Amino acid sequence: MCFNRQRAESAASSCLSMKSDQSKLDPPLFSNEPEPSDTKRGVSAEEQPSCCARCQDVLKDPVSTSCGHWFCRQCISSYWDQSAPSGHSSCTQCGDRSRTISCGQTDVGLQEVLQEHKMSLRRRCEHVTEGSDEPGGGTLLNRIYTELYITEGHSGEADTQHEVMQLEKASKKSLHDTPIRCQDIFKAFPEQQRAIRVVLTNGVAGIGKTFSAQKFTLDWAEGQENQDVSVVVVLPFRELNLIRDEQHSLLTLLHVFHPTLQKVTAEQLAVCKLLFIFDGLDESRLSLVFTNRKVVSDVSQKSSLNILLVNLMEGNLLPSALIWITSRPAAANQITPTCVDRLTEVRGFTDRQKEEYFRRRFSDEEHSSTIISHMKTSRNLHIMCRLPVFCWITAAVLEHMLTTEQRGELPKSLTDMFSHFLLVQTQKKKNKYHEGHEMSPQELMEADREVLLKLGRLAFEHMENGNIMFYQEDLEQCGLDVTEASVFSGVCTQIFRRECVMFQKPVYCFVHLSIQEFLAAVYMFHCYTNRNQKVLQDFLGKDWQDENGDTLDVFLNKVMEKSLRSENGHLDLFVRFLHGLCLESNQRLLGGLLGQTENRPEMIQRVINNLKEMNSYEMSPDRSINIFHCLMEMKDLSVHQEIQEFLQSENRSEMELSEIHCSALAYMLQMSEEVLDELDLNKYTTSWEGKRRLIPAVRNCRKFRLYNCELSESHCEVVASALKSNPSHLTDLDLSRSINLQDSGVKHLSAGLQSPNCKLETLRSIPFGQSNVKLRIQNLNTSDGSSIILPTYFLFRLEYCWLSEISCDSLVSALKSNPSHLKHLDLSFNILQDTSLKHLCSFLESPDCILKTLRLRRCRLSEISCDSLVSALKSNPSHLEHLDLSRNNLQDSSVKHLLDLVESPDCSLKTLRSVESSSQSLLLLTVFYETQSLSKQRFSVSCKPTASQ
Ligand SMILES: Nc1ncnc2c1ncn2[C@@H]1O[C@H](COP(=O)(O)OP(=O)(O)OP(=O)(O)O)[C@@H](O)[C@H]1O
Repeated sequence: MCFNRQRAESAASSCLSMKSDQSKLDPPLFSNEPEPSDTKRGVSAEEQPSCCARCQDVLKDPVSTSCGHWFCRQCISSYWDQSAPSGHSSCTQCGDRSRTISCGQTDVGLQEVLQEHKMSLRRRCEHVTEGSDEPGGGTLLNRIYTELYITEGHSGEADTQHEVMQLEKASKKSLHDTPIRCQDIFKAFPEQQRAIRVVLTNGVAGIGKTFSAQKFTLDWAEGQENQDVSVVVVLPFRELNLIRDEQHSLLTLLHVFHPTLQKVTAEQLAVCKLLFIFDGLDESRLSLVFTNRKVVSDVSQKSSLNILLVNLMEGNLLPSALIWITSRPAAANQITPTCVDRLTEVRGFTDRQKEEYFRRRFSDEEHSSTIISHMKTSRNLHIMCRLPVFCWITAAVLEHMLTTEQRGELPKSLTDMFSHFLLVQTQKKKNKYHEGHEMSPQELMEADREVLLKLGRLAFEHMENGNIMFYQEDLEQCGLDVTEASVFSGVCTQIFRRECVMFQKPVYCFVHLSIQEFLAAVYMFHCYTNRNQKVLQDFLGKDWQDENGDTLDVFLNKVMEKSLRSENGHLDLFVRFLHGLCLESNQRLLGGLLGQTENRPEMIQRVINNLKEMNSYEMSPDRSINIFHCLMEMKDLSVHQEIQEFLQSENRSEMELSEIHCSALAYMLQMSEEVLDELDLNKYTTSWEGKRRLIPAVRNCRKFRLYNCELSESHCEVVASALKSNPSHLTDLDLSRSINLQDSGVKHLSAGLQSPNCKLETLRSIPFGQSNVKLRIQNLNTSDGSSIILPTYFLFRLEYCWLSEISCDSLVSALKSNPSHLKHLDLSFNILQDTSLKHLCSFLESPDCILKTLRLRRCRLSEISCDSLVSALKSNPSHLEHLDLSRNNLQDSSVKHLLDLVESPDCSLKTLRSVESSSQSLLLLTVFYETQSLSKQRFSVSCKPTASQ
């Protein structure tokens, strides 16, 4: 029997679906289910034969019998047609007929059930509760659905940054990605050999994951796509939460969620090709544990939900079922990567898709064109429109403004947009429930002040701990009664739709996290103007006021400081909104909500000045960029304009940049469409802090240089994120003489180097340790500064790192795991311990290692280390051209090994630098070099005996 890889396309249809043309057959149960020993992932691609047991040709549309034999569907079907008209089919190979379905009627029954299920899903999916429209509302999904930009792959890292910041970074990602339609996520690419069983789709809030899942289901239910799947089972995590304490079998779970499947039996389930959609892992309150859990392989076996789900994902339960999980990025790492066959990422709308969205949305072309051109005038709005949910908000606001009398100035900042959004929703609510006289914004807000502030309180109290889903109890705790909240369908949405059986316990959430943050800011502003000291002190600390008292500038300054200390930026948008709310224009819109505010021009100017002078020492440079965003929300464009002028100027290096300038510049460079060839921070005239604030621009350049700078862990983290990002542009990184590089920082850099996205060809990093800095610099200048002139790129230089053992270990293992780019490695002047050397040796021995230059000058290599190093080099000698082991006290045995190395016919060494030793062998070696250099001209530098160090 020939074992081969299964073709990808056929894998997708390898389980028999019970369609009517097959139902007349009475086959043994076809299955991809594994034999008992094959517990993990079903029949693996390697184990499935490539030939049909009947025609002996390549398997076409493969199916297997329960006895484990594989056939082309056509072959086994025609065999049974001819040989088993009585309804008792057996395997052509072994005659096994133990698991047969006795009556063709069953298939017909199943067909009907499946058809009914399809219809029910179709009804459920064809309309959308778009954004926050009423459940069961009239919008057809197919009318408004705009293709999303979805790509295969992901950085592989859980991004813990605030989702809006991720969006800013994501809006840069566009080249080198592999786009994929949501309908194709289970189809393997031609070059991919294995079947795709489990797909994990990441994407930030409101980016369109649920919409994609709904579109996938609708296309299937309408008979347009993925027709090899017999049953799609939609199991949103937010609904699974509601029965998380109950025990279920997979079968009963299906019955509970899809009553149309009530009549389906365990046996029938085994012959159906199922596709499970688990939407919204981030909302899960189940704890999915992938280790040491109970194995469940029977669809009738009861267990806890988490165990069922894990077994399904691991392939113990229904191994041929396809699984699609969607999640926001921060929660995606709950799924063990080994379970996942394909990662995809929903990246929202591209620029073209944004326009298409607005054109689909408005039948009036003039409106859509006005909206599109307005969106393009503001960078912030344009970026945010990558998020479909933000497009929806923008469309709602601008449509309202363009079609009503009070047109006024169109919103430009995020705070403007959200303030208008609140107003539009209040207006809509008023029109729906209380017809009456026309109301001004003040009157509208005044009328709903109480309920909006309660929503604000809910938003604020849950924002701090990252909670985005609320149950009735949570609402009641904020004094909200459920009817009030549901009236506000534009702001707070009742999530469950009526046709869902899980519907007894409604769940609430804000349409998008940014709306929660906006309402939280409104509430906080209100608490400030009303001097609600309890809330202010709980949030800012008891003594938040300073010698100037509790004026607006002091208050905002304190909130800003708190937000800068946040590791993941969870308060970034909140603090931006708070600044935007200071403006008179927004207070006019929300006046009744915010209370009596201080917006004298002098006060506003003080807030602006504070932002410009804000100290961000020891904060992440990503956070500092938010200070610039706050200025933009306050509509202070001075910094922005100065940076525009700076970028256009000829003599940039003469212009002095303040720290806030640097944050603005970092943002603009990072967001620029064009990837910079080189960013040399030493050429900028600014303080050290200014230079550090420029670091985020590393994400959008090919060569990045910053010498002599003190780098904290968070700076290294930003640099590492540039190495890990998808795509990563950085090929040349020079962090020479960085000061105080800690183990934690090196660990981040190592993780960056290990990333499959890392394209780094050159890394120069000479961070100095805590002591003897001056002495070492002198050493470097005199003895080495000029000597390291390596011929080409692909250099990894960590000379003078004073790397600790931990750092060496993590670096070398990073190199080992991703060896194929690196050509030059310089680890000189680091004390390499035996363990680090061991890692280094296995890197050198790796067939993927293509190192041309290895410098280990004065690494205090032990005798054992030297020996193993040289033997490692001997085992893979054909790439190395330059070897510097100078100032290590090499012993005879190592020198002998070295001799063997250079004598080897594969050896490509051209330079062997200063191998000092007092031993006899050295003399031999020297003689050898000289002879060789004369005859072969291979060695440009010979050994010279010196006193050992
Ligand atoms: N492809 C699309 N075409 C048109 N509108 C869309 C599309 N995708 C999303 N939207 C709009 O964005 C809103 C949010 O989308 P969706 O609920 O799918 O986001 P999500 O990624 O699942 O977010 P969350 O993580 O918050 O659940 C939708 O209600 C809809 O208004």
